[in-house]
Amino acid sequence: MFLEIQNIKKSFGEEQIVKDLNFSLAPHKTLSVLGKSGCGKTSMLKIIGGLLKADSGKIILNGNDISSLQAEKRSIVYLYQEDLLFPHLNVFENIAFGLRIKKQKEEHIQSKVKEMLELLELGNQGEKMPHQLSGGQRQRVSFGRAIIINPALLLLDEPFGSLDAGTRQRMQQLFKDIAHKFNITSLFVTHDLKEAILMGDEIAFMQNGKLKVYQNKEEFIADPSTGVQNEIGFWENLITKEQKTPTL
Ligand SMILES: Nc1ncnc2c1ncn2[C@@H]1O[C@H](COP(=O)(O)OP(=O)(O)OP(=O)(O)O)[C@@H](O)[C@H]1O
Repeated sequence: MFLEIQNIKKSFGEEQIVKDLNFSLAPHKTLSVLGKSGCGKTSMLKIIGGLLKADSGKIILNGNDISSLQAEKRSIVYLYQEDLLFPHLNVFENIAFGLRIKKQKEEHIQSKVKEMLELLELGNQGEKMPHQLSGGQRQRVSFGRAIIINPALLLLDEPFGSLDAGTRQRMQQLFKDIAHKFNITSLFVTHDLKEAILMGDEIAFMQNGKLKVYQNKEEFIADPSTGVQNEIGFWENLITKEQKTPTL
């Protein structure tokens, strides 16, 4: 498997947040991760990304044990809701940043960044500074900056959490298209059941410090502990009530 998480454990003081994390992910797939607030989703992503040290366990990425590598050597990008852009750089330069660090040729940078701006529907926004952008546009710039360097793994922590419903929907579709085009492998943490089902090739649920990965969406939907059944029940009740209430 492309990503293999083996026996990861993590405690904060007396509290064991991650008990025994074991799962794997095939290349070019997105694994959606759901779970109650405080169950350890962010901690898990930070451990995989190298931003938090596990107490024990192994992380294998593309056949290499990266458990003790520093974050910047892992070829993993961690993106979160309030991801910060460089405030003193315009949109173009924010996206170009990773390529400039790698000292790529100017011609190459120009064409790659322009292509990315078009893909992200930011074709005419390249000159703008981050404070002149909407929330959805900022989030797209963050994606562009992350994806342009071809990371092996993308870790997304509620990336669309602060966006309104319409923008969120457009971002979901855009992310799916880009993930497909760039063969992205990612973990996608969300609180939104619909988003998890929509974004994930596979779905997992974190509970009691462990992650359960479902065989397929049907198995996930059928498990009463995930909350999907409650949600379906809610809508069914509402529809039945509407049908019973005569309209005047
Ligand atoms: N640096 C830290 N020191 C002590 N406790 C921490 C630290 N970071 C996280 N925790 C605790 O670990 C638990 C898991 O936190 P984490 O942020 O991973 O949860 P989460 O599932 O991402 O939650 P949410 O969905 O609300 O973002 C929480 O009880 C939190 O208080």
